[in-house]
Amino acid sequence: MTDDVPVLTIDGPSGSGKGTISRAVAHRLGWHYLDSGALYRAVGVAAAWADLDLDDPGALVRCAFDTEIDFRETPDGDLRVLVNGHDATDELRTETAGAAASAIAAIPAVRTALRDRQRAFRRLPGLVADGRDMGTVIFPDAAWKVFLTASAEERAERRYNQLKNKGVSVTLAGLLREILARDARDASRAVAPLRPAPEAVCIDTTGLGIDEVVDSVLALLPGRGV
Ligand SMILES: Nc1ncnc2c1ncn2[C@@H]1O[C@H](COP(=O)(O)OP(=O)(O)O)[C@@H](O)[C@H]1O
Ligand SMILES: Nc1ccn([C@H]2C[C@H](O)[C@@H](COP(=O)(O)OP(=O)(O)O)O2)c(=O)n1
Repeated sequence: MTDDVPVLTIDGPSGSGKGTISRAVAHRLGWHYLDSGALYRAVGVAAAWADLDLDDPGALVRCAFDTEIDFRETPDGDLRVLVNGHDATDELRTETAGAAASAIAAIPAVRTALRDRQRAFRRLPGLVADGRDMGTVIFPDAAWKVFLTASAEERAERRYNQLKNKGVSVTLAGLLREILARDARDASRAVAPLRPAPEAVCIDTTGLGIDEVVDSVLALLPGRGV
């Protein structure tokens, strides 16, 4: 029974540190990791490759069902994402892909199409799942739920540094606008809106270092991750 598999969910807005913290905690626990956003981004990239109209929900739902999405960890620990057999990792991480994912993610049938793929990550010995609705919709019975936040300014600065380190040309002001727009869309949509589960532990990571946040999350799971 997958219900016996322990789950830690880490939800939050863009740039709050979900991916970084989730991967570090999963590594410390020896658990599997689900980057649910990568699934939505992969559908966005596949839709772009197929030149689909983002205003055509039917085509996007079919794309969500049909797109092959595979995750591969390289020997040096890098997480690569293959879309229909092609390595799309770098394209997936752009703000363009993030914006497309956010738009596509507002379509209820797309969320339904991706639901079982996300739940299939729930395998022993355990799962750390990051996203927007891990604790509210995908794994509502998760034993531990965390919701990360940070100021929009700090999140934009983090994303700015992240993308600059990858050689992506962006402006801090433009990123702040994009993050605020994505926050608003993700939190205001009718289906699975970005919000903490009632029982989630909310951590404002503004001014906190990565290790501090990782330790705070691990402290919620006594006796594990040591
Ligand atoms: N607490 C933190 N302090 C400083 N930088 C952080 C912190 N958490 C994450 N980062 C950095 O910010 C960037 C975005 O983090 P990421 O995990 O991708 O956020 P999210 O998955 O919520 O969008 C990454 O470069 C990451 O290393
Ligand atoms: N569980 C999820 C994960 C992502 N999404 C949507 C909404 C997000 O803006 C996009 C991209 O998510 P992703 O977590 O990859 O984006 P960030 O890393 O937080 O910038 O996908 C979602 O609706 N539900």
